[in-house]
Amino acid sequence: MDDRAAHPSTEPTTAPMTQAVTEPTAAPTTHPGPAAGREPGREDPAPPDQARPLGPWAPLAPEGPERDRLALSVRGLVKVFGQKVAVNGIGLDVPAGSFYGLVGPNGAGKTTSLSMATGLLRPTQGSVLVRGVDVWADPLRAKRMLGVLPDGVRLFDRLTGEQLVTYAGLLRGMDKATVAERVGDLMTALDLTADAGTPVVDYSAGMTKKIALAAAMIHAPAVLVLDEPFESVDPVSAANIRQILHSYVGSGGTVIVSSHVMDLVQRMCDHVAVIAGGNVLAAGTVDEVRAGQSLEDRFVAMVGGRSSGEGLSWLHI
Ligand SMILES: Nc1ncnc2c1ncn2[C@@H]1O[C@H](COP(=O)(O)OP(=O)(O)OP(=O)(O)O)[C@@H](O)[C@H]1O
Repeated sequence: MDDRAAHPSTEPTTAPMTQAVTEPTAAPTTHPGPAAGREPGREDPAPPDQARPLGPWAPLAPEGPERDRLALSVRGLVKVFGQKVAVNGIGLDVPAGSFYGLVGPNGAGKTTSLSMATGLLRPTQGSVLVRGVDVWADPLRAKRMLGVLPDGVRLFDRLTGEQLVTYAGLLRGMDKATVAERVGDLMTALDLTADAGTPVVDYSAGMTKKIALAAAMIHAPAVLVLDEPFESVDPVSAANIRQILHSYVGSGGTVIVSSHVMDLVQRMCDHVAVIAGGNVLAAGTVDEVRAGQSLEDRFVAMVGGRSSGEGLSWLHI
């Protein structure tokens, strides 16, 4: 958990957001936005019709089966840090049972959006429903359905890996026998059995990521929200995690995952949203968003910002 997550109450919640609210699709005032840094002559970045993002004020799906089909529904989500508009009124619907990727350049607002969507960071404005339950009006019910791997995980790292995951299960109100069984299964699946008794503070970055993932999954939540789960994780472990996540989705679970690795998102996810400058530029199935190109090419066309490296001649040896 990062600072923002740990101290949501310290964040300003009353910052003026007139512009973001009334002009939600405009680039935020203090952010370069998606139009900045585009390469001259590159193609029209407009997403195809099917991949056009939801407007922030699109109506929520009506209560009932339509809403039940959504794992996550976000409307008009805004976050302002001082003068900085980090998230500019986004709207997203994540179908239940989907493997949903969230991609965007550094500073796009992915972590901020995911933190607000999971009840870790109080939004300046907007609403979030997890399986129809309002995260900010009924956080306990909503959080029961969520498993979260936050960015920059801060864990009780004096505990051993085994103790940490056990603690996560007991905290969720699970009985000891079930927790013990699941902890064993998770340690095996994530190749952490040999280090089960090692304090987490002595884990490598990848091992820390995996133990945090185990803690997020122990209660078999309906929706898993994972911020950069593959960062620092070795290829074999990453393949194992992908397999675990795929079979979880196959059984009806929903995974929402942020990543910078376009190729991975294209192969792994069935839906994707592209975020830049705090706005959703495109959202839909992966095929809709990539529109016949590779996701990476489509992403670069939409987001821009490629640099030629000119000006670094001093680096040429
Ligand atoms: N606590 C904070 N105070 C001020 N600005 C913040 C804070 N947290 C995030 N920001 C700003 O909000 C914007 C969005 O940040 P965020 O971490 O959500 O981006 P991201 O898409 O997750 O980026 P990355 O891919 O680099 O992890 C950035 O410009 C960042 O500097």
